[in-house]
Amino acid sequence: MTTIQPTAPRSTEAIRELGGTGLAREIRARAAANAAELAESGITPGLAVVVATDDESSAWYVRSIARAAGKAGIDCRTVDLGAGAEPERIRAALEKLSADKSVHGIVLQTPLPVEAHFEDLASAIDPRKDVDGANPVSLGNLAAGLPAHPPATAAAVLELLDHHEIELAGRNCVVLGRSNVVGKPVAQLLLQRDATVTVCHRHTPELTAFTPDADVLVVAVGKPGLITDEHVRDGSIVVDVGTTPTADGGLVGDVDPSVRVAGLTPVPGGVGPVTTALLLQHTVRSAIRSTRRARHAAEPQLRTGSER
Ligand SMILES: Nc1nc(=O)c2c([nH]1)NC[C@@H]1CN(c3ccc(C(=O)N[C@@H](CCC(=O)O)C(=O)O)cc3)C=[N+]21
Repeated sequence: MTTIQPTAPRSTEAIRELGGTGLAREIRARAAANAAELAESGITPGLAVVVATDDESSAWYVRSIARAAGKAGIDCRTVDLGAGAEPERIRAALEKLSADKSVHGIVLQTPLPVEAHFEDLASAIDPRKDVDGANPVSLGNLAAGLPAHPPATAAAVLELLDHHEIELAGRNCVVLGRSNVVGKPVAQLLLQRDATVTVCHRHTPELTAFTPDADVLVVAVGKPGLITDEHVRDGSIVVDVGTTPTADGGLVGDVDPSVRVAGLTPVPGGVGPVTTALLLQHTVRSAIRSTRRARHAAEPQLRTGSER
């Protein structure tokens, strides 16, 4: 007879790994196909990434965006202003790119220099080019149910849940983190899908008062090992948005990978690759919309009035 040893490492076999690499490949392929169609009419989707940091994980992300964009037929330029860039210079760069017809998507990387304020600067990004949902106008439109690009990371959470056929309507969803780039927009997207949404953050005294009730738990805090078995149920679906670089060059999430749950998104290989792929998709969509607008402006007589 076998004895149960509570301290023994548990098998993770029962956990369904909700991976994102296959989905990311599909999204990239679709973006590349759409970019190829645009190329037939002489348009190359353009993405600009504005950087004002020497943070290593940000640099890795920027390189991976540039690589993936190149493969998808998107013209990606990195505007590196240096870690000491003054807010005025960052704002001027964003304004210039907003006015540049060859640019369809603009991303302002975080972190920023201490004296720079992300939301303030992001308001200089033309909302139509705001492919990472950074302009407060985009978040407002999202909350109001109007068309807007959600931040790529927030959109990636929903894409992953849909891809793995996780039901959301009427379910209890708990979001940990209330940032403008992940927690708040994820909560809005879940509300749009008819979920009951609870948002917890650093002033929530006891996470365990909320998290075990979650059918779907989205963790976007940035603290490795934050979520353990006491926070979850066997039936929970957990989306791990945290990506903290480790000393040995790896990456860890906020969720202890040995938690006993029904489904968990891995780190790496979960939300991250889908985020990058969606940034490309948003850029191609923005390029398609801008060519439509240009066509309508050239042929006003074709306007029906029902088009927006
Ligand atoms: N305005 C802004 N928007 C962002 O979305 C943003 C940002 N600033 N600043 C930096 C962070 C970081 N970030 C990541 C995205 C993908 C992976 C990713 O794909 N990681 C791979 C593996 C990476 C590895 O193995 O080192 C994975 O998770 O499988 C990681 C990190 C987006 N960020």
